[in-house]
This record gives sequence, structure tokens and C-alpha cells, in this order.
Amino acid sequence: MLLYKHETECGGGAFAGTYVDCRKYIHSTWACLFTFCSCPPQMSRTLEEFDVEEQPSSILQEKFPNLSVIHSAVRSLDTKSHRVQTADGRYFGYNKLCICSGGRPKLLSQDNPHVLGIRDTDSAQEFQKRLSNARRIVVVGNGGIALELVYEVEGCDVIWAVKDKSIGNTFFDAGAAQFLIPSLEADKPAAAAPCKRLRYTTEEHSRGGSSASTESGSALGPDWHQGIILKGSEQVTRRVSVEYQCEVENIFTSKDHLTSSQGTHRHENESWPVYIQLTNGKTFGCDFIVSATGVVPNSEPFINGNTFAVAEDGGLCVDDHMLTSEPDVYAAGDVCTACWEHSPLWQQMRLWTQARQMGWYAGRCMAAHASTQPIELDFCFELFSHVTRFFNYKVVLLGKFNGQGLERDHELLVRCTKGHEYVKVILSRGRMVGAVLIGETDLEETFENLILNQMDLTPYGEDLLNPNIDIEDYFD
Ligand SMILES: Cc1cc2nc3c(=O)[nH]c(=O)nc-3n(C[C@H](O)[C@H](O)[C@H](O)COP(=O)(O)OP(=O)(O)OC[C@H]3O[C@@H](n4cnc5c(N)ncnc54)[C@H](O)[C@@H]3O)c2cc1C
Ligand SMILES: NC(=O)C1=CN([C@@H]2O[C@H](COP(=O)(O)OP(=O)(O)OC[C@H]3O[C@@H](n4cnc5c(N)ncnc54)[C@H](OP(=O)(O)O)[C@@H]3O)[C@@H](O)[C@H]2O)C=CC1
Repeated sequence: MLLYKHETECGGGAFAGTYVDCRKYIHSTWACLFTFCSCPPQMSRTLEEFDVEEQPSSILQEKFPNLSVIHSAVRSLDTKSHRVQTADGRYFGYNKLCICSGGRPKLLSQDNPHVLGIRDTDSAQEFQKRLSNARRIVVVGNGGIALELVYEVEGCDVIWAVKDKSIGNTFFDAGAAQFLIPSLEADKPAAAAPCKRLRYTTEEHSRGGSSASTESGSALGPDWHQGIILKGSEQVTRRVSVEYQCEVENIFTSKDHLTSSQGTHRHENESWPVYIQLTNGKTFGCDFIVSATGVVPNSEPFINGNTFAVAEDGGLCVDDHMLTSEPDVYAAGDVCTACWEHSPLWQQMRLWTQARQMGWYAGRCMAAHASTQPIELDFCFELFSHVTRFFNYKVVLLGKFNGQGLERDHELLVRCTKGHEYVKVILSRGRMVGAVLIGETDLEETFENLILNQMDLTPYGEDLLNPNIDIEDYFD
């Protein structure tokens, strides 16, 4: 049985797959409890290209006669009696339960109407609406959403406030950031690069009051901005200025709070709906602020009244069988925190990739436990892999791509051709433990193998990234 908040074409998230149209999609492995896609051959062991097809939930139920879809949010869970209560007052008993309620934006301010987060279709539409009348916005945060927004938004000034010395700290080091920065200053290519990944479409939700409009839907995913016009009110192309190494000191809604010395921007004498004061001493007026500052797991309705082990980040702790600390309750995707001892080459990131892998593996674990079969941790948790696109470049991240958690003795090899590709390899004791591949490098499969087989690469030295050596042939 699938308990799902919104009345939409298909279910949501890690558990049920997501809203998708028919497109080629490059991602790490695809599988979920209810697979409604055809799966062509894998690009490599952990990277896969596949088609996903949107289907109404009725078709899903026809295909899986044992499945009932309930369109109502879960309000509470009683793990002792093995029952959930939904928003429409009904109770459902379970033998085994998997919580896949995702996350919500961790906003700078919960109640300031000038601070927006982007998570689902509704919030993206609200952003688009506000943007269409905006002359200047401030984007706070240095991760996935900020990277996508600052590149895509046109027709208004964008001030991008980042905590770090370089852009995109959740995905890149300073070298990769340096490679990408010129793309922010250049015009966008006239035709966007062909979209090889999925895009989300949803039907209007909420029939019959089972879900209030304030509740969030499934998280948007790759290419969510394709097909949405992200244009402000001005006749300008992209105009981004980055404020490095600063956080938000204060947000004002009235210009009266400003002292004359704080106004540093060219529109300082203008009146703006909201002002943001940064810790670097600068204050900017703007139409609204985008808080692209991460996610908080949606665990509350499930925690109340139970004794779940909850991780520091608010996620439900799961073991290597996706089991929470409550009997028969599993969790997968953004709502959970992987509390097992990780492979040295894997880390959790709240990504669609991992939500899907966890959903699929949780389903297998539930089935195995129900039939008392043993089950081993899935291979996909051996190696972190993520394929995405930033600033119109294909980006592949493998293993400890940013040297996460490594001793100081690790080495970096970098090959960079301006405007073309950026390749970084992380070696620890001569073994490859991570890589960042930006551009059409064609190296992902070879590097993935080298990371997985932990071959000693010391004899090859810097030739590993020698552009005159066909590395693929070399290690064949
Ligand atoms: C703008 C944006 C762009 C992104 N781009 C990428 C990308 O390019 N690549 C990538 O890998 N990841 C991307 N992500 C992250 C990715 O979308 C999430 O990690 C992933 O969707 C998480 O899946 P999930 O199933 O755990 O949660 P969700 O997709 O959030 O699904 C959770 C579902 O549970 C429902 N729910 C919540 N509470 C309840 C309740 N009490 N009762 C019933 N139902 C409930 C929600 O309505 C929702 O449908 C992006 C995220 C955002 C916001
Ligand atoms: N293409 C892709 O793969 C994409 C993936 N996503 C995913 O969607 C989810 C939401 O994206 P997003 O919101 O960008 O989250 P991310 O976790 O990617 O990034 C959040 C950023 O905000 C910073 N931050 C956190 N708190 C503050 C604060 N108070 N002030 C200033 N900066 C702060 C974080 O810094 P620090 O790390 O130092 O805390 C980090 O740089 C993430 O799970 C992300 O991975 C989103 C878009 C695209």
C-alpha cells in the first residue's frame, strides 16, 4: 500500500518513483519498489542511462494488483500498534512500513514572506511568478540549487552570497569552481545542451482536502528548470555578482533599518521590498531572497510518540538494511540518515540518485525479511557516483570526489582545458579514491573501474591524465 500526499499521476519519491516524462536520463542505477521503466544497458557499473515513462497511478495498480494507492498524508504513526493515521482520519495497519517522506528546504527564515525556498512544483512556480517582476534577487547558499539558479536566471541582477572562498562547495573544490566561473560571465549558449535527463511534470494536486496547499510535494529533480521561464523584469542577460565568505547577518523589511554606510550597491537610494545584511558588512536591497541552504528531513509526523533514533541532521537513522530503530519500520531517501559503517568510497548526499537506490534496496530488504531470507548491502553503496549538469557542463562525481574524510597524505592530479574539461583525480597511497569529471571526458567508466579495483597506480604517475595516452585502452 502506498500512502501518498497528493493526487497526481504517479506516486512520489524514493518509494514510488517520481513524475517524469519520456526522456533519456543519465543517472546512477535505477530501481525502486515499483519499477515502471524500461532499463537499457548500464553506462558503467554504477552509472546507468534509462528511459522513464509517466503513467497514471491506475496503471501502476493494474500492473501491481497487490498495490493500493491512498492519496492522503500520514499524520501520525504508532509503531507499537503498527498503525498509521492519515490526514483524512483513517487508520492503516502494517506488517512492515517504509517511510519515504523526503525533506523540505532548510530556510533562513520560516515566516518571512520575502524568503523563498525551492523544493517542489508549487514552490518553483511561486519563484517563477515573483521573478517575472523582479529587478534584483539575492541567492544564499552554495550547493545544487544555487548553482542551477545563478546560471539559469536572466533579466535581473543576481547577488549570490556564499559562505566559502569558491562557488559550489558541496560539489566542487576551488579548482573546479575556477573552471566554471567564466561560464557565469559568458552568455548562455543559444540552444541549451540536449537534455538527457528527466524532467518532472505534475498534475494539480489535492483532491478532496487530503493535503493542504501548504504541504510540499515531491522534490524537483534534474532539469526541473527546463521549460520554466526564469526571467526577471529587466532587459538584461545573466548578471551575477558573487559575495564570497559571508553569511546572513540580518534581513530587514524596511529601509529605515539601514545606516547610510551599509548601502553599497548602485541602487542604494532605491526602495526595495526587503534588505539583506551580510557578515561582510554589505547590505543589499532586493525583490526577494532565495534560501538555497539545504534540506531538513521530513521526519516529524513519524517521530512524535515513538522512540526513533534520530541523527544529528534530523534524519531517521537506518542500518545497512534500511531499518530504523523501530521494529518493522524502514526509511529511505532524504528522510533517512545512513547510520551504518559506510564503504570507504561512499557517502550519503541527499540526491535523487541515492533516494532511488535506497528505495529500491529498502524494498528488497523488506521482502527478504518478510521471507526470512538473508540480504547483503547492495553494491550501489560501495561507490558514491553522481551524474548531473552544472553551467551547461556534464559533471560526474565519483567516490571521495572532494577528498572527504581522507588523511592529509592524499594526492591530487588535475587536467584542465579552459572551456572544455576539468578532470581531477584523488589518489590515496597510489590508489584512486575519487574523481571529478567536468565536460565530455569519457573517462567515467575507466575511472570507476580503477576506483573499484583499487589497483596501485603509482607506476603510471602523471601519465594517468596525459591527454596523449588513451587511458581506456591502457587499462583495458
Ligand atoms: C530544485 C531541486 C533540484 C534537484 N536536482 C537534483 C538533481 O539534479 N539530481 C539529483 O540527484 N537530485 C536532485 N535533487 C534532490 C532530489 O530531488 C531529492 O534528493 C530526492 O527527490 C529525494 O527523494 P525522496 O523520495 O526521498 O523525497 P521526495 O522526492 O521529496 O518525496 C517525498 C514524498 O513524500 C511525500 N510526503 C511528505 N510527508 C508525507 C506524509 N506525512 N505523508 C505522506 N506523504 C508525505 C511528499 O509529498 C513527497 O511526495 C534536487 C532537489 C531540488 C529541490
Ligand atoms: N544537480 C544536482 O545534483 C542538484 C542537487 N540538489 C539537491 O537538492 C537538495 C537541496 O539543494 P540545496 O538547497 O542547494 O542544498 P545543498 O545541500 O546542495 O547546499 C546547501 C548550501 O547552503 C549552505 N548553507 C547552509 N546553511 C547556510 C546558511 N545559514 N547561510 C549560508 N549558507 C548556508 C551550505 O553550506 P555548508 O555545506 O557549508 O553547510 C551549502 O553550501 C540538496 O540535497 C542537493 O544535493 C539540488 C539541485 C541540483
